[in-house]
Amino acid sequence: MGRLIVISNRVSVPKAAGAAGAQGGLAVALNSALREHGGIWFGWSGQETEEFTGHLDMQRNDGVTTATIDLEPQDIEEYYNGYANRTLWPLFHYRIDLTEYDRNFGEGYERVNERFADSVLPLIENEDLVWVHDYHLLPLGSLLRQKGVKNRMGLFLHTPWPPTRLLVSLPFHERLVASMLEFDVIGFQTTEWLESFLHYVQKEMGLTVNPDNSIDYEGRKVIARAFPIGIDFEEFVAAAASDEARQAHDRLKESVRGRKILIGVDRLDYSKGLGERFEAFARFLADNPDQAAKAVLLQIAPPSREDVTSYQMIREDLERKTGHINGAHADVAFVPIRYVNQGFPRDELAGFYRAAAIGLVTPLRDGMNLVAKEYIAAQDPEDPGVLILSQFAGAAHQLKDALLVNPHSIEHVSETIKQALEMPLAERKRRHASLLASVREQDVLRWREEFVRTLAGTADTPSVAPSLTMESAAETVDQAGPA
Ligand SMILES: O=P(O)(O)OC[C@H]1O[C@H](O[C@H]2O[C@H](CO)[C@@H](O)[C@H](O)[C@H]2O)[C@H](O)[C@@H](O)[C@@H]1O
Ligand SMILES: O=c1ccn([C@@H]2O[C@H](COP(=O)(O)OP(=O)(O)O)[C@@H](O)[C@H]2O)c(=O)[nH]1
Repeated sequence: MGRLIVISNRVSVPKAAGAAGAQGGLAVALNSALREHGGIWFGWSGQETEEFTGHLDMQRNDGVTTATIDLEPQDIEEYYNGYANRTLWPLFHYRIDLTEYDRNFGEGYERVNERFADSVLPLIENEDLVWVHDYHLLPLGSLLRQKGVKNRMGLFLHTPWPPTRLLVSLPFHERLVASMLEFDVIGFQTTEWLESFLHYVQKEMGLTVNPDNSIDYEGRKVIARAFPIGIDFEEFVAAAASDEARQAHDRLKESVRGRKILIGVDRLDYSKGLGERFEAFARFLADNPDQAAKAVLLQIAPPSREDVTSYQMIREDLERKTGHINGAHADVAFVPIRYVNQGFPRDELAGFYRAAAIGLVTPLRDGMNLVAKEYIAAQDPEDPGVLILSQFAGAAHQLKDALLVNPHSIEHVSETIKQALEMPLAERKRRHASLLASVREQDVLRWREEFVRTLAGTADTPSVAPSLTMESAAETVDQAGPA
């Protein structure tokens, strides 16, 4: 098997030895894949430069080589803040009400993808496997083919794929999808997004999808499959057992003085359903006055994509809602919602998860949601908390023993909070044991091994087969959130 060339919008440089646990699960998995296969992780440095030079900053840390480029302010505005996060992100999360269709964004997106292609091209050797990540770089495979790259190339999409009836609102959608078909393997988080994609290529492009889900395209077979991402289970369990986790756990427990903790951990993103979550908690407090002084919601929400207006609006909306709910339900001795606009290292998060009786994970739409899996991994198996999980998160396809909810239904979520708080220990243990087995088994190492084996052409038949028909995939649009 050749080296791996991993390409993503951002690159996560491995931390020095001793700082393990400070990286996300995805970074851990990709770094370990790069150590095993050799190769390079290429992407944007996250830095601005006045004029694009294509200069590659090559670094080697802890056995992994990274290569990064800086982008011009106009590139960042039109590609990252523009087409990626004002057009594709909302559209892929079924929010066509927030989707902006601006020609300059499309041009900036193509220009930056071209810059990625030109910059990474000299790094690719004959036998290398090229693995591209996410919606920022959908046309990159096609651009590399145009520049003569013949290597096996795969794309993994971390977000949902929208139903055909929403996708066709995107100008030049056919061109975008056709460019994706230059990859040899296209991976999705769940069978739901896979089926939406297959529905599109059949209905809009008239292509043949074979029983093994390969797509016939211009004399080649493109493999489309679901590869559900997981967490680095062992690493996270170790983080949960660390001194930092224990201290964070004890600090939080002491501060709530016997009240039950509900925890939410999400980037401050409208797709995460935070407003609906706060309202459901307020409804729970209003409907159960005897419980009002006995429960507290800790919402950790680090700011994200702050230059994008829809993200500024969700921040204002949540500040207003928190103030309103706390004003209505606070007492001199407590406030019901602790809303924290700050990020925490993962070992501290693990301690917070373990202290919480309920993990409240209620996105309106989410590719996977790793927080749900981390919450399960951090629990004490002898006295575990309860996971309340949106049916619209990719994770709901695997975590069936969570309490699954419709995050749009304030009543349903409120009643489920009550059910979770009253759940007997035996039921909590049974559900947790089943969820833990799933999180442990379907971890991030398995995810990357299956993807890399499929890309290298050495994998067996698909292990995650679609469960819905093409017709039902088309109908998933009817369950869409506000659109
Ligand atoms: O890089 P940012 O703009 O700050 O955004 C952070 C990441 O957000 C998205 O994450 C997705 O990937 C997760 C792992 O597969 C998945 O669990 C989650 O449901 C997705 O939302 C985005 O797709 C990434 O590219 C960003 O790095
Ligand atoms: O303060 C924080 C909040 C979140 N996270 C991590 O960010 C990731 C969020 O991933 P998820 O798939 O849930 O959502 P995304 O933000 O990628 O859409 C998880 O690994 C969290 O542990 C973190 O390290 N510190």
